[in-house]
Amino acid sequence: MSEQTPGGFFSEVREADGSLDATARVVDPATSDDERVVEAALRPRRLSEFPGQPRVRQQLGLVLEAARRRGSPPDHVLLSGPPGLGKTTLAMIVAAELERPLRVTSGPAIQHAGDLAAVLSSLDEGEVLFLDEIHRMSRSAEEMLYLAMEDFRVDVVVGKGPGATAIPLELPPFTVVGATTRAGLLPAPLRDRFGFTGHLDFYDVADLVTILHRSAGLLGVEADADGVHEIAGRSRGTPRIANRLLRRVRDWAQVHGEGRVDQHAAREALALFDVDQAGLDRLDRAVLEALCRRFGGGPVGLSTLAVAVGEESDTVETVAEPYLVREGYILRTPRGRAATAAAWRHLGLPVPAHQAFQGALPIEDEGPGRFGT
Ligand SMILES: Nc1ncnc2c1ncn2[C@@H]1O[C@H](COP(=O)(O)OP(=O)(O)OP(=O)(O)O)[C@@H](O)[C@H]1O
Repeated sequence: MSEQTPGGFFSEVREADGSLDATARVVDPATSDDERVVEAALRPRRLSEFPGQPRVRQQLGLVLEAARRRGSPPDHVLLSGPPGLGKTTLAMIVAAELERPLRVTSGPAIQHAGDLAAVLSSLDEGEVLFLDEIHRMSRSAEEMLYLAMEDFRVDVVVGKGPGATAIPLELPPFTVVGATTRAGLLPAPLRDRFGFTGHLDFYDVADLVTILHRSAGLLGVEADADGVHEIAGRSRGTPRIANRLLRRVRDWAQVHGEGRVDQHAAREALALFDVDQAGLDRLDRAVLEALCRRFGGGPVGLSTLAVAVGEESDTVETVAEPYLVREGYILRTPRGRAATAAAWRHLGLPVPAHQAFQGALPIEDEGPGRFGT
């Protein structure tokens, strides 16, 4: 069970054992079912309203327009990329642009081929089937999906053992939009059935500014350019985080300010929620502090580092590390985690001479670090 500290803010939520509740971080790129409800109101509905990802937007626009002119369903679409970048939003846009209904399910919900057969056999002609987390589907369902995507047919097996018979069931043409954060986990035969693959990248600040202005309008809150820019710069390239920070800044502005999202409100609110100017939160900074101040910049083994910040190794590895590595604050070296010059600078510390060239080290699985494992 998690409990809120007297500060009452998500970045401070801790489990009963004292560890950080990683799912509750204000900079977590993943979301909860409750937040999805709030997010739904902020989703762009058409491609023309969707800022950022210019290549994917243009390519997808072409595929959809051509399909519309031909009057037949487009190729199946695979969208890959980290959480919170707009895969679900784009799936909804595909259906809206084609003016067809959208059926939504996910890999974890389809554990047996029969679950998938039930969904596929109830699709109408031209319907768009959104399969979120497609890499988490069972193997038997995957095999059924190949056939259905290619031949618009499923084989329904009736009976068991030697007497079992496969009865082919014709399906009307439809379009699968698959979404995955782990494209590499998809078996090649499944990946090959998608005629169009779009990879979503992190957004730049200018696109996040556009998204935030639009979201502020939808939330009915006044936001000026400096306020929005301040939030965009701390949003880790992720619209979901940008929208979440905007809602917290709006809260602060409504309670302590004039109700307007400006630079002052953004700075105060984000300081309160422990998100610094680079978008790092308390856990990220604790990792950097431990690495630089206690271990001289490393290399240090993951588990030693985790103990030093009072977290599980898994939390450090999956929650803090991806962003710190992506932004070049830490390196995964053969001997453990090491700080880069950027980490020392971020903490306002002088960069030690032996660390100045850390960026040249290869990124590999760690071995024993200078300070153990
Ligand atoms: N380009 C964009 N413009 C405006 N809002 C966006 C954009 N991309 C994402 N968002 C917003 O960010 C939130 C998360 O987007 P979405 O659910 O589509 O991400 P996702 O990639 O499907 O995430 P997950 O992998 O966790 O399912 C939504 O509120 C959505 O409106």
